[in-house]
Amino acid sequence: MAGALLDHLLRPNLLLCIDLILLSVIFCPVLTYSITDTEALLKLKKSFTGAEALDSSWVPDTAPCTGKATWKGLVCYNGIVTGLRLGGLGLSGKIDVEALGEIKGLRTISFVNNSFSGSIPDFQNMGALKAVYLAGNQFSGEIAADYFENMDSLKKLWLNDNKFMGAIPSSLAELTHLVELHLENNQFSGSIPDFNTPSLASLNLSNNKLEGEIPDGLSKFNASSFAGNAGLCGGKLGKDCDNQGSNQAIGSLNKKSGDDDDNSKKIIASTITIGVVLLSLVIWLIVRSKRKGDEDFNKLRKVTPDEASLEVHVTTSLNKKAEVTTADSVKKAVHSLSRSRGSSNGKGNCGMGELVMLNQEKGVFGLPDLMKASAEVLGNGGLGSSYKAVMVNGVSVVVKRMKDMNTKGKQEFDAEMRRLGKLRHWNVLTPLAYHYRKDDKLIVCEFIPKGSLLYLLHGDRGPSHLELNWPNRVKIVQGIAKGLAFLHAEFASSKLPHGNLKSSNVLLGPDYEPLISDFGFSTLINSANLSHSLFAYKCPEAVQFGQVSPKSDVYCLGIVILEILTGKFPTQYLHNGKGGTDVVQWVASAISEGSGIELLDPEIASSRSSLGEMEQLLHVGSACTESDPERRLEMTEAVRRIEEIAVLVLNQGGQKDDARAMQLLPSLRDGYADSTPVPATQTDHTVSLKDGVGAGDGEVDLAAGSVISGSGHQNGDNFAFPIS
Ligand SMILES: Nc1ncnc2c1ncn2[C@@H]1O[C@H](COP(=O)(O)OP(=O)(O)OP(=O)(O)O)[C@@H](O)[C@H]1O
Repeated sequence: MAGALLDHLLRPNLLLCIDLILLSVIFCPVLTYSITDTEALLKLKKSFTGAEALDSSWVPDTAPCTGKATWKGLVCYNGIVTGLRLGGLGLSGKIDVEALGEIKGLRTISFVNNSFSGSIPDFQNMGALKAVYLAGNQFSGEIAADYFENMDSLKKLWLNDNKFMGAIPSSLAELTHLVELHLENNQFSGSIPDFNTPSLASLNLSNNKLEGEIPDGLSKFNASSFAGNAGLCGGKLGKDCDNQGSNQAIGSLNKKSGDDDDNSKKIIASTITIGVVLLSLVIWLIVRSKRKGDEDFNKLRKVTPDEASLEVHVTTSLNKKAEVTTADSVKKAVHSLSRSRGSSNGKGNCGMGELVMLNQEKGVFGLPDLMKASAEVLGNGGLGSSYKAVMVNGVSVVVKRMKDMNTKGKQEFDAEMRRLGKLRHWNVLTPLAYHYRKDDKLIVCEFIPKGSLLYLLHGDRGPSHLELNWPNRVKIVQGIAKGLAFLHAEFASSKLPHGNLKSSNVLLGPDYEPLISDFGFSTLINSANLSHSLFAYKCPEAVQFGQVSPKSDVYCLGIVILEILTGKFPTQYLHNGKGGTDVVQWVASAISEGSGIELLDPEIASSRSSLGEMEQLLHVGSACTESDPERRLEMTEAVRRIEEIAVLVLNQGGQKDDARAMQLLPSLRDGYADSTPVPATQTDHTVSLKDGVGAGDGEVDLAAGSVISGSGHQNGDNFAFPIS
């Protein structure tokens, strides 16, 4: 009886319990997970500084993964947060790893291109992570040897472009599922651990301080994966480790004793310094004695960028026409040159020693006019040095002293220059004049006040940079492509119709209509210097097999497109490969991951409605930089796809300018070779907000590509040159 009563009393409770259990089984996963993820994400957001971009969608009491209302930067699968893509949002502060750990479905995290700093976050207990992207931040310090011990699932690790130092963690070499590893542009040192990861397909360890032999497990990777580590040998580097005696000795000393290593490094540093000083002295003596032979012209030679820049007055206002003094040595040299040739009538005499006018649209002038001009150094590129000269009549020109241009006699040179001088296209900067002498050639072009795309993208971020909005960037890409396609049509039989397309050779008219310059020189430059002087020789087929073709120009176009879209300085512009961003690999990888949008320059990515077109253009840039020229886009196809995007952007951006549309339509209808004669210039010399752009002096040698940061000058204004 008591048992039955008890049974009676308990049964409803039991049923209630069962009901509760069932209810919790049915509902709890939904409630618990979504609430937990919501809370965890909000907690995470709280740890960031500058997370305003998330405010509108990361809203408390809403579920993070709900179709169109999914929170910004989340990747969801079946209502579960599986990925965080918080790249390029200007975030800094802390990453609350505890909060991250509460998001149980999380497999991929990306914080690329933000401003996080400090040591690597403690992700090591998040064993389920498959991909970690921290590239392009300010993370620093060493990573513990056992950091990756519990991260067995890790397939992709991108830590590049940070400030990590110390040894590459040995536990990394034990990750059996690793497919992509990017550690480039850090300060990792010591030897590379013995990798035992057959799955590894993409590796970049370049530009660190690694030394010793490349382990067998990594010997399949090309030299570029290890470039910029002076102490490495073996593998495909072509540097025999047996000849690395001293380096290896230093390497082993390194391991044995930190103090000894420091001393060795100091000794080497001192030896190198003394060597460099002695070498400079010898070079200086040789150059000096060589110069004695020709007092007339060689005064021009004396004007090294450094020397001349000392003569330039520094002004601080960007909006005022900068004040320049005459670079006396330029003047004197031109003067003595014209006098010695006895042809100084100043009106375009075509005789030896004079300027030969190719194109009279900016008027006719001669060496005496240049002699009277005030001058300043603009920069020193792979082809030579450039000077800006403002003539008395107010016309500003750029005089380029070409180096290594001795392949042709005067007549052939003249024929080539006249071919270039005949070109007329909105997007092509036709040379105005040239001067020929056996060992020296000058090429004169119109000066374009707004300066180069290189400066606008990566320079002082002044008012013109702000105008680099999405429609203007599309306009620039479109103009470059049209100008390039025009050259391809005009010089259809040439191997390299342009040959040197890069952002410093894209000048911008007042309305951001681009003008491409420094083209058609491939047959004029000494063959031994081609690969050093022309950017087209940076394409993979030239680097590997010394082969170039019009497709090499397409590769250069692709680099410029990716540079414009990401706002990053391409590592390809640098000769030593140090610094910058390998935009080609970076973008290709992101596209394969479906995360290309994350790489967009945040300054344009905020135009949310245009993300689709931006992504399309990113694909075009990537297809142009395809390493196999056979699979790379044809010039015609590249232009067609760019034009399609440009039309969409024009319609979207409300720039329904009829004239502009007319400019687009014929090329869409008639194919890319738009050779309609147009005025050679769109530049008004009387409006000079921003004269001259230079990257020549200071540490920056962008064309020569040897240094990645430093200072240059802009019409006498010193500017810092941050490589973004
Ligand atoms: N016509 C021009 N108007 C305004 N700025 C110019 C002009 N030509 C060159 N510049 C700027 O002067 C600087 C030096 O140019 P220069 O052509 O000598 O070197 P580069 O473009 O860096 O390399 P390369 O020698 O390979 O062309 C660059 O910043 C360039 O953009």
